Amino acid sequence: KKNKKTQSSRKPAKKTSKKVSKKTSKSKIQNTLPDIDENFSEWFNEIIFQAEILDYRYNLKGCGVWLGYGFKIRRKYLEIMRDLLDNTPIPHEEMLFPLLIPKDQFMKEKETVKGFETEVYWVTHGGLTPLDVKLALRPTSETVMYPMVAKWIRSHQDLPLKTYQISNMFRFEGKNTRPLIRVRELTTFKEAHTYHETKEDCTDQIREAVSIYKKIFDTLGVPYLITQRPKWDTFPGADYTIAFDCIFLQSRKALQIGTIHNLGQTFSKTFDIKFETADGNQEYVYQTCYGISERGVASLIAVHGDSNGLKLPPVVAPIEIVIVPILFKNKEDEVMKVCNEFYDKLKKEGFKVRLDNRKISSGRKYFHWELRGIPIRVEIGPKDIAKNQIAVVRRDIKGKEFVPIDDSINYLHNLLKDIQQSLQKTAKKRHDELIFRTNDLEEAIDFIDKNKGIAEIPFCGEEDCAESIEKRLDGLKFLGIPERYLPILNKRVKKEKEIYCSHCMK
Ligand SMILES: Nc1ncnc2c1ncn2[C@@H]1O[C@H](COS(=O)(=O)NC(=O)[C@@H](N)CS)[C@@H](O)[C@H]1O
Repeated sequence: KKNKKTQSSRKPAKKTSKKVSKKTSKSKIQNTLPDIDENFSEWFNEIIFQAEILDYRYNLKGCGVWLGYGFKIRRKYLEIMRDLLDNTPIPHEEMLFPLLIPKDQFMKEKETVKGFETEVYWVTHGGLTPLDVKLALRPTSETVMYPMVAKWIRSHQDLPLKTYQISNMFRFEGKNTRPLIRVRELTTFKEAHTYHETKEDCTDQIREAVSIYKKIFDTLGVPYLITQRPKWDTFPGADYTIAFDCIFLQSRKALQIGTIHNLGQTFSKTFDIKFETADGNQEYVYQTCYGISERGVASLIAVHGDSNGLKLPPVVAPIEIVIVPILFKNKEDEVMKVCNEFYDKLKKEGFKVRLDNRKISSGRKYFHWELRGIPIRVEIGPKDIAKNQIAVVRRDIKGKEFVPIDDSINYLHNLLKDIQQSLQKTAKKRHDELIFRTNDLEEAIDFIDKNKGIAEIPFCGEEDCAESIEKRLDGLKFLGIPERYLPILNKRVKKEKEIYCSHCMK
């Protein structure tokens, strides 16, 4: 049974006081992680601390420190994003814009003001000098970028223009903040902003954005649900919002992990972003913007983790393979020699490999790397050397395989691919089991009442209908219209036989 006493993530993890004897089996090494199924939110707070992802004890609510190991995961996450955005057929250009927004400029677009007035931070002084114009800390960068873009775009030859920036954002989240999930300083915010000649080009860009987000989350093995948000949940100033949600197995709540907005011409009219068309007329550009944040890392942790810690997909893991020498008296030198040689071999092969030669028991090493979700552990001891083999243990599925050293490179390459796919498949299967489809509203409410998760029901799309349905169950919230019913994402939308809203029967 797991040690139920869990360390509050407020205190540094206590070093186990008693001497851990050589032959300690893992169970005696205090795994202080809460059980992921019994107490997911405690597990989540503990794992990001114990696996050295984030230290969230900074004395400002909603702000935390990316620690070394977490920073490497974050860097891989951003690398995946940049590789995709920099290599679209018409590449996105990465840029960097100012953080501070003069008040009048921020207030120019009325929807943004309405949508963000409760969340925006203001700077009022420069040193001891009160500022004559208050400055907003960017909660998102439409009002920062668009006055500049208006200077850049003149002609249809300047279009399409695709840009993005990766920076920090500030949102005064009133609700309870949570590390990586609901923060006040968003530290890993990628926002793409694109500018187009026509409405059709804009819709094509929405499709490209959807495919980029699919690739990002597929690479992380993170399952998702794509919906078009209802009108009342659309990004301020956007014509419509397409959202990616990930349902966490344990909490069975959907987390919005990415959003794609078709801004139409609302912002270009406000910020006068015009271009000369091929036939010499002046026209406002059509725009999209799409944003993703550290929630990608949160979902990666949540969907793959277990009560022993993280399970990292190899693509994003800072270390893919850790070698643990199995040392016996008078055999240390021989074993270390073989381990060092094997390490060099893997390094030369391009694996992200670590040789753990710390002076602690192998049991403690197993626990240390399992907690950090390293995909593969290789054990080499005297017996393995005698048989010219290695012992291979994968993090995601229990078991140990013995592999001849000479076949090990191929075996390990294939095993990493297998782990990547199996993590994604397992997560997707569990995720999709949480989505229940029915035509009957009572059945849907009953399912959610019993299982939480998501139910799909026929719905007319009207807000008053949604409100009366949401009142039926505490916490019930409309996500939106599923992808397969969206004409912009599906050439042929499934023609359902006559179906009526399961509430108003329209
Ligand atoms: N407080 C927060 N903490 C962590 N992630 C957040 C927070 N608020 C929003 N996000 C993430 O950021 C994504 C984009 O935010 S957004 O408001 O929907 N869209 C924008 O800001 C647009 N300007 C996209 S460029 C959301 O889909 C959500 O995944």
